[in-house]
Amino acid sequence: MVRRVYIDNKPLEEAFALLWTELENAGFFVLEGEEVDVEDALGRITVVPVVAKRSSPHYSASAMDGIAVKAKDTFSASDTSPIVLKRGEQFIEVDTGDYVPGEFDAVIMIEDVNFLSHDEAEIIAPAVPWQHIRSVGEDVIASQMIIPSLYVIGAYEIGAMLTSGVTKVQVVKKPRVGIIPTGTELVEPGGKEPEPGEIIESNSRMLASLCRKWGAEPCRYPLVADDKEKIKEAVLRCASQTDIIVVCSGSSAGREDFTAEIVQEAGRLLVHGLATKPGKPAILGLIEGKPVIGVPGYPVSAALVFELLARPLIYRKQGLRTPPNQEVEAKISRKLASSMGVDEFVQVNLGKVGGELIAYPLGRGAGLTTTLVKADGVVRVPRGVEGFEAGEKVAVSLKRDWDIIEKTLIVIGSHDIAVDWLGDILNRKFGLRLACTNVGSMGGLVALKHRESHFAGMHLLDPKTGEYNVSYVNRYLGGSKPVLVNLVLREQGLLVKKGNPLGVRGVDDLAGSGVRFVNRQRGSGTRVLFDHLLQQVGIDPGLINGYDREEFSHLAVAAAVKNDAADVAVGIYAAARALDLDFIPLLQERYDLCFLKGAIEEETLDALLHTISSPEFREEVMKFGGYDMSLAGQVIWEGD
Ligand SMILES: Nc1nc2c(c(=O)[nH]1)N[C@H]1C(S)=C(S)[C@@H](COP(=O)(O)OP(=O)(O)OC[C@H]3O[C@@H](n4cnc5c(N)ncnc54)[C@H](O)[C@@H]3O)O[C@H]1N2
Ligand code: MOO
Repeated sequence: MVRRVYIDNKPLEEAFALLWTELENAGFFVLEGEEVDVEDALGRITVVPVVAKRSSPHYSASAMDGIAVKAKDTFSASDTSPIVLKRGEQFIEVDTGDYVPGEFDAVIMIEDVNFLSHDEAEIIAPAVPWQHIRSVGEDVIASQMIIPSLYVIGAYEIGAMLTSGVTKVQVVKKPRVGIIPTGTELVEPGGKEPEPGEIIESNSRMLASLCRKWGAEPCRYPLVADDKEKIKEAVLRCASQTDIIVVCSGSSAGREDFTAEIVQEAGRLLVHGLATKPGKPAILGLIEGKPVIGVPGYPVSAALVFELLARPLIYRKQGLRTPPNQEVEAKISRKLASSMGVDEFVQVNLGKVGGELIAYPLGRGAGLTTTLVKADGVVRVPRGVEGFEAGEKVAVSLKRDWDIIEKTLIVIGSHDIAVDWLGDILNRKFGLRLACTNVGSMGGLVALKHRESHFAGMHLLDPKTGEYNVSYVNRYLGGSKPVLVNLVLREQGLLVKKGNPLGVRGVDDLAGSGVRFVNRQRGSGTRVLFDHLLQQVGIDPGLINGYDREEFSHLAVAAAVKNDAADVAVGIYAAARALDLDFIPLLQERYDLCFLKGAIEEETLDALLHTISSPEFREEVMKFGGYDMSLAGQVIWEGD
């Protein structure tokens, strides 16, 4: 079988312009309207201007509680010569909103009236003609335009329309976006545990939610297996029922990637392959004058392609301009290499350290859905550029509210589950967000030294003294007033499969045996500890099968053991428990947070220390097992 591989490498703007022109010519952007009740019109867009059906107020109305008078009767009133007015003839009592009959032309507030009797009202100041009277049409006059066309209807517009007698409004029909998830490997979410090779279908739901956010009405089609005829049938049905056709996956070079062929057969294939990363295998085409977008299967690619291509289409189809993303300038924390020839989009975290905004690149894997959740913004590395050097200023397109970014504490270093829970409480109680990057304890020290983080999490054993962290911090950060505060004490040990099938008892059992080990990365505290333990028992690391295989977190090594990619790993008890593995304890270690005195606002520091020492935090962490909180919140050491 000959595989058809996509051939284009079209720059984004070119691909987009191609589709745009075709759609303009096909009349795709002609607005379609529908009538809805004003009460249900929140967020909808007016097709034509809305004009008032009646004036408001439609009668002369009192603006105050008081008496309606004839101004000319009151001109001579003063403190020294009050005037007495007669009920019925010279005044009537009115409340706010009451009709003021034609013979009266002013209202005096009740506070300024002295009733001498039921029929006599004394006043001590004259009334100015038309004071406290709302004249006919003061708010709006019948036939006046209240809302122009292509205007997003909000709560105030609903109030104003109803006031002026408008109960139905012509709005832009929501573009219907048909989303077809394809792939024999896909299973519906919420069912039984997926087998190896099965993937939980999430993209169509993610894209449907984006459609709603942008004002469109998504229509998700049932899962279709990788069967060309079945996908084609779904695509044609979708084309007859919706405005925009989105085919999820099947866009790259696999044996069952049919989308491009189907578009070619059912309509016109305009682009197969974008010069972007991620998103390379994207497809653009036209069926029955409607756009077809083939989004790649990997979720980060799918999200990006949808943002870049579907978002502007959806806005334009509603007659609106795409809202521009706010851009900020930030210093990039590390070198960001990128291939020439593609526009690369990199998700980043953002945080302000020492008054400077820093962008921290997140993992670039197209399958990493959580980077989309963590990201505060996106950096675009343009086609003609090989990347950015560490420290270079880059433009970041914001994805999160600025006030959240301003209240972000950057934690770089070794990761512990307790840090996530600390972050959760800080967010709930103090509106502070923790953004964590896991680069190991040594990496954390370096980031603090470069003033690129607020805190570093670390557990670095000094083999000479048996003490944790102090000697390292002193060496790297001495002179910058470093402080170590304890977060947790935790059990480190060996992680093995349930029931310990290989009968591993300790580090001694790892050398020269058939046991497959998975290690932590150099610079991590766990690696330092493991090397120390090997040295203590005199084991040559070269004899351990897998010593050079590195993973970057406790959960990652635990997952390797769980999935039988390894037999033994070194890590914390909480990771073993999280993945239902057996645990052979080796020792208890101290995990501290390090910060530089004066580099963090007093108020923020108080919130942090208060939270670490709180019973609530203690309780959350103790649930994981393998933790000892007896030193939590204690200042362990302060340097000069
Ligand atoms: N030989 C090559 N292989 C691949 C290339 C390439 O250039 N040459 N490109 C890679 C890139 S880049 C991407 S992106 C993917 C896109 O592939 P497809 O669009 O054909 O998607 P699949 O292969 O079907 O799936 C990829 C991945 O995503 C999962 N997926 C698919 N649909 C969904 C969904 N609705 N919800 C959640 N997850 C979904 C799917 O199960 C796969 O794991 O191709 C590379 N390959
Ligand atoms: O280009 Mo793919 O879309 O990296 O994941």
